[in-house]
Amino acid sequence: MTDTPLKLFNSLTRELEEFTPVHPGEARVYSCGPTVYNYPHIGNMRAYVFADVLGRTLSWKGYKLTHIINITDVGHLTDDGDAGEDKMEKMAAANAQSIWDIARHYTEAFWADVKALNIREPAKWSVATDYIDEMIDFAKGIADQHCYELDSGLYFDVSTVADYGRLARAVTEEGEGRIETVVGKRNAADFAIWRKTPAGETRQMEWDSPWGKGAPGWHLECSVMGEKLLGFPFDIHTGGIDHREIHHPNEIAQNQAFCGCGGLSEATNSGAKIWMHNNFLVERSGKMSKSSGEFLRLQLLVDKGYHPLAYRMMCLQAHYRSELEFSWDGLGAALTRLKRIVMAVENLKARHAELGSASISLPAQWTLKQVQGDGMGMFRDLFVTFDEAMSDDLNTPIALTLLEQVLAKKKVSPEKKLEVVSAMDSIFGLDLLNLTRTDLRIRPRDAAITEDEIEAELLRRKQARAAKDFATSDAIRDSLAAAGVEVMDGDPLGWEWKL
Ligand SMILES: Nc1ncnc2c1ncn2[C@@H]1O[C@H](COP(=O)(O)OP(=O)(O)OP(=O)(O)O)[C@@H](O)[C@H]1O
Ligand SMILES: [Zn+2]
Repeated sequence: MTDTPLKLFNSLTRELEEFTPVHPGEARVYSCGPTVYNYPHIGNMRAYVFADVLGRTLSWKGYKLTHIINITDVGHLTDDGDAGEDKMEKMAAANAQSIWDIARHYTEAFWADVKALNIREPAKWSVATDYIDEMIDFAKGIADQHCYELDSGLYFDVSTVADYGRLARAVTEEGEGRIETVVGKRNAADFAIWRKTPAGETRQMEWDSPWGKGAPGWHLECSVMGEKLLGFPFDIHTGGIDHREIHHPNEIAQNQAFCGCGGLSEATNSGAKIWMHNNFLVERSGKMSKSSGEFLRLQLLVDKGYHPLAYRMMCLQAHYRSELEFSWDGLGAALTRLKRIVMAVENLKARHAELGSASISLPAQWTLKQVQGDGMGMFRDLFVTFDEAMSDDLNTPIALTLLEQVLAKKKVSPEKKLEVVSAMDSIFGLDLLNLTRTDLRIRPRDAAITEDEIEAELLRRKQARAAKDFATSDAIRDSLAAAGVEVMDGDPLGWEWKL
């Protein structure tokens, strides 16, 4: 079994490129983290499911992964194009709360979603406000050659770096279609790397700097944390596709400036070699946003009876570069698919136990080398195809169908199949060896009936049917229906009821 080279789509070149690590055997990845002014919506979480699958694939390929995800607790304005208010300050003012409390609360809410979605912990969650000194140093290093000061702050002059905005393309082709809100900017696309607190005002978050009291710009934060924690150049930088237009071009411009001033090649050094972007999760009405009517948080899905991993399955069913439209039907279909797989795995575990075999110990994260070493018998070719799919810019939709092919194979020992499922799940992260059908049967929050009551009623109905008392059996069915429970006779999954 040969290794297929890992190819990833680089937004910088708009081409698939073979992954060749900067440091042999290692993969260093930085993902733009959430701005913790509100709960994440499930669209935000798509960005971290994607980054997680990327990280798992790099581990699968045998690279020692260092993944950094930051927490933006200062500096992100309501408009990415350098206008508006700081999102954190605005939320704190609206709630008359301290920014630090807001940041703590929403960071914890984000981490809860990360855990529920079985996203692996990064090597570090880097918090922006922990790096203020480093941000000031970085800005000092590039200020003379690349920045100018206005009353409102220190601005980056985008004309001082080669080929500004090449990542965004559309923006440059349209002649930098940015909002020009600050008087005195040299170019429309120039952006503040340090924002001074306006005279006579105080902010909850502000620090002294050579350019006066103020706060760092959002773009500066990611440049600095990437450089400090991973070193330039590192391998891969990820984010949602909106970052391709403003945030990442600005990060790249700062990185070029930093490398130029530091004696590294300014023209070619973008900080990271590969820039990857997940497409949006959209609602029929457009891009999912925190301000839209029904706020689609992961918890809302759970309240309606959908397990968080059904949402992860929904993400995996689409390629990360395609737009994914959210619908409750789509989520329901993903849940059904997950149930089928989980029930098949439960059957395998039961058969394995019946055979009286010893419990099997399986690695939490498999590598391709381990699979190759194991041989995998009749699944060898399937694994070649599986590895090809994941090596082809993380083609999870194809890889999922291969998992189902494994489960459908006849005349294989349950032990072998469990091993194969475990190896493939190292990439899917669906927790398939632990998840049970009971876990997946979440009672919607507004349901008026408990599981025990449902089970008791169903037992009574079974007895009535056995006694050919169809009147009673139908009456029970109707009363369950009135309580919102659909009895599913003959469901191929053996799922007796759903709410
Ligand atoms: N609908 C979406 N689908 C996929 N990824 C998204 C979506 N919306 C935002 N993202 C990504 O989620 C990550 C976290 O974003 P962040 O917390 O900065 O959100 P935001 O921009 O404040 O939220 P909003 O969606 O309300 O604009 C970023 O990588 C961003 O690109
Ligand atoms: Zn960022």
